[in-house]
Amino acid sequence: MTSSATRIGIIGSAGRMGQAIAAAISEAGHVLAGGIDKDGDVAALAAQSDVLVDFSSQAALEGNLDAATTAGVPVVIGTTGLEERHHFLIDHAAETIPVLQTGNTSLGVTLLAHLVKEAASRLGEDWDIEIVETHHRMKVDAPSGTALLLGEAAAEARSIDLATDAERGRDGMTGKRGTGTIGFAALRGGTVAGDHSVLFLGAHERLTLSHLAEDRSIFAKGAVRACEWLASQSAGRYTMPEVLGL
Ligand SMILES: NC(=O)C1=CN([C@@H]2O[C@H](COP(=O)(O)OP(=O)(O)OC[C@H]3O[C@@H](n4cnc5c(N)ncnc54)[C@H](OP(=O)(O)O)[C@@H]3O)[C@@H](O)[C@H]2O)C=CC1
Ligand SMILES: O=C(O)C1=N[C@H](C(=O)O)C[C@H](O)C1
Repeated sequence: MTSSATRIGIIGSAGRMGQAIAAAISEAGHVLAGGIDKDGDVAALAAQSDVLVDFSSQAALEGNLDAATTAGVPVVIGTTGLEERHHFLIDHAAETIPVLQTGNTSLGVTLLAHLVKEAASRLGEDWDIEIVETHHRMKVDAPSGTALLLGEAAAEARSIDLATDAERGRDGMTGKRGTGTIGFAALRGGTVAGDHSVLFLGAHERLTLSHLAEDRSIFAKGAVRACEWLASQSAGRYTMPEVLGL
């Protein structure tokens, strides 16, 4: 253990991401403080950790934030499928502890969001935006957290509200596409770690910005970098561009 090693506790430790994060903690020279899954004692884990990393289930979020807040321990939240009420809870916790929530901890997607924002602000509303994501057959939420993050980046650039201006899950007689909306499509199958494309569709031309995750170790490395960084911050809600300096 080096003098700058951080003790990181994993919530969702037996899962696909939990296992990848444990490997990344060891590679980065940090210390695995412990790990829990469903029915685990998050308060005990928080008490023995410098920082918590949560890649579990949206159902666990409230209890995890309570435990982190009580222990005064920063938390990185990678869990997706979050709704407005979850973001409200995160904002509340961030008044007391450092919290970083993101749908994607990879360097590539963090940069992609920046590029999407740039393209969406430069191309007019006559360029329709559609976001297509593909994930492994075990994924339980749609659209992916990353697709929503990219949608938020585009929506921000166009000063629209994703809550009202998104078209999700088209099926049947949908009517014409709404001008200025952002469309989402989700594909599921096999072992795909996570592919995302943002399509800008104009008259007689298309621009596509894509990121393809070849292995979930990219998310795990990003999550550990976020833990390292967050451990020395004061209370507040933070983002991946701040961690990566992008
Ligand atoms: N932000 C990012 O960069 C990324 C985010 N993710 C997100 O991370 C989450 C986990 O993904 P993945 O690892 O593939 O999923 P898995 O289903 O493989 O793992 C989830 C783990 O969380 C555990 N868990 C479930 N409920 C609770 C609970 N109440 N308290 C503690 N642990 C619990 C599960 O335990 P048990 O088996 O006992 O139920 C399981 O071990 C998903 O929301 C996914 O979308 C994934 C990749 C990257
Ligand atoms: O569940 C996954 O696997 C992934 N989830 C995240 C998401 O919902 O965007 C990130 C990554 O795409 C993998």
